[in-house]
Amino acid sequence: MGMELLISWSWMTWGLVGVLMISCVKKANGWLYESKLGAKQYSLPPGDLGWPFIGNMWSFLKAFKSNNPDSFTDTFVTRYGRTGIYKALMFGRPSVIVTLPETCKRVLTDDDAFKPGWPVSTTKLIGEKSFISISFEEHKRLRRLTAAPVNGYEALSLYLNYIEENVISALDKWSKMGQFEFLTYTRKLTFRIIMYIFLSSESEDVMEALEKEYTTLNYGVRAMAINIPGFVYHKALKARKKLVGILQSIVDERRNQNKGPCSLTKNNKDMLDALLSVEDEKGRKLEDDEIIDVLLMYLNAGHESSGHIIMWATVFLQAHPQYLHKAKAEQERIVKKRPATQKGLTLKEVREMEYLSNVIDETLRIVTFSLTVFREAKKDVNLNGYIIPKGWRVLVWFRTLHLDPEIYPNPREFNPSRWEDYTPKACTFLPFGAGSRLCPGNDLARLEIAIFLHYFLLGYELERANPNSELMYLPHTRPKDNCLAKLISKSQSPSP
Ligand code: HEM
Repeated sequence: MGMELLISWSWMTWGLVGVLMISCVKKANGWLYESKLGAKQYSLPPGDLGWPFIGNMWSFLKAFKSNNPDSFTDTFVTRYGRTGIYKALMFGRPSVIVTLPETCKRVLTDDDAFKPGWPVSTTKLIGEKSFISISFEEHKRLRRLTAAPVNGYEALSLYLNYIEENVISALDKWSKMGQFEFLTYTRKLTFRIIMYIFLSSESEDVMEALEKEYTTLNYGVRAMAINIPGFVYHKALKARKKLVGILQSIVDERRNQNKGPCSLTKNNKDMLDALLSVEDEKGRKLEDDEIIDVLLMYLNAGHESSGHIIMWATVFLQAHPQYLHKAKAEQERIVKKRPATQKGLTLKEVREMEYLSNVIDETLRIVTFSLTVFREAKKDVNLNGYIIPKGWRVLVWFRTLHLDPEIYPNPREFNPSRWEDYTPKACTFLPFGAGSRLCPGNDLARLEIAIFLHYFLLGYELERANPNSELMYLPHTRPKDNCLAKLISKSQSPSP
């Protein structure tokens, strides 16, 4: 009996020591990052900085590799309430996650208080001279130069025919291919379009090579930054190196071309020409590494996102016949009232596609291609009564905003009709961000998606091989099988 007591006492002691040690380890990040803030630490948002070194990354990755990624932010809401602002340690730095409209808006629009704050690992992949890491002034200048040619009525009219021709021929080709990875091909299509706008290039070999490297690069963007052979991040860094090499040879070739006699006769100047010729107020031109990082960023941002959204919108429509019929009827109406002499779509018609626009909004909301964007506090900032200390990172968590049941009833249900006669309240719908970093390609993306859906609805059906394929959420939400499917032309008989 005495012996048993002794054993159970020593177990209890060890148990207690264990609990004590765990709670000390759990508090380590608090001591490391919060104690030094003095009295300000008591005004930090609720939350916890997780485990030493990894912080909250383990819970983040665990949730995003499960079938319930939102369990990550749900845990904060359950533990700390619906404050819409939580502290955490993400990607190696003390951070604040914001999830409600007002808090997101403030972070995105207050340039005096916040600047880009992407993890170093992301900057190394996207480029130290890309928009995510250059100075405020340089960003403003390069943004002015590069955003105008991809936005607005005039620019879009310029690309409409090119997009249309490519959509028509892609759909035709895919419908003769049997089973194929639909997502892989929508990404190829949008890549071709962005390549045309930026580089006027259509060389299949160059495009194939670039596209392949971008796929590898993007897997590294949200992965743990472990630069050891075999790890995703290491492969992504290698892919960046190859991308830079290919883009450098394109820049070299263009510089040579522009020196030659052909430059005088060339009238279709693309974005590369604009970047090569731009000068700042002191007459300084951009260096090759600056041009390459801007190109690398645009070519990436300009195809991954629209490729994914085209795939999802098609999949959602095909899975919901009631919305598909409504969207199709609208397209038929548009074609019917067209003058007989008109060939193909006009920008005016695209602007009349009200229901299709709802379909696109609903897809952008449910999928939320950009799960989060990163900022850094330039000074101590007071947000809703909480302090965000200078140097802390802020993550604007769009995904939670777009799936908030208080803003969107039944948020996981695909229902484009929810947008009928509905104007979203300020900052409740931010698929393209907001403020000075609002996506410059938003009009172009919408145009590409609308043109694709127009031709799909009028002539095709998608038959998925695995309609219940599991989803992957990182780096972006997609079916694990890349949406293996057959595209059936309605003028052909369906496959057996
Ligand atoms: C459905 C398609 C798209 C989605 C959902 C999307 C989403 C976004 C979001 C949320 C941002 C804001 C990033 C931030 O606040 O830090 C952004 C920025 C950006 N997007 Fe898009 N985008 C799309 C298409 C495009 C296209 C087609 C282009 C190319 C023309 C493009 C080029 C860019 C660039 C260059 C930035 C950085 C802007 C800056 O920092 O000033 N995007 N995009």
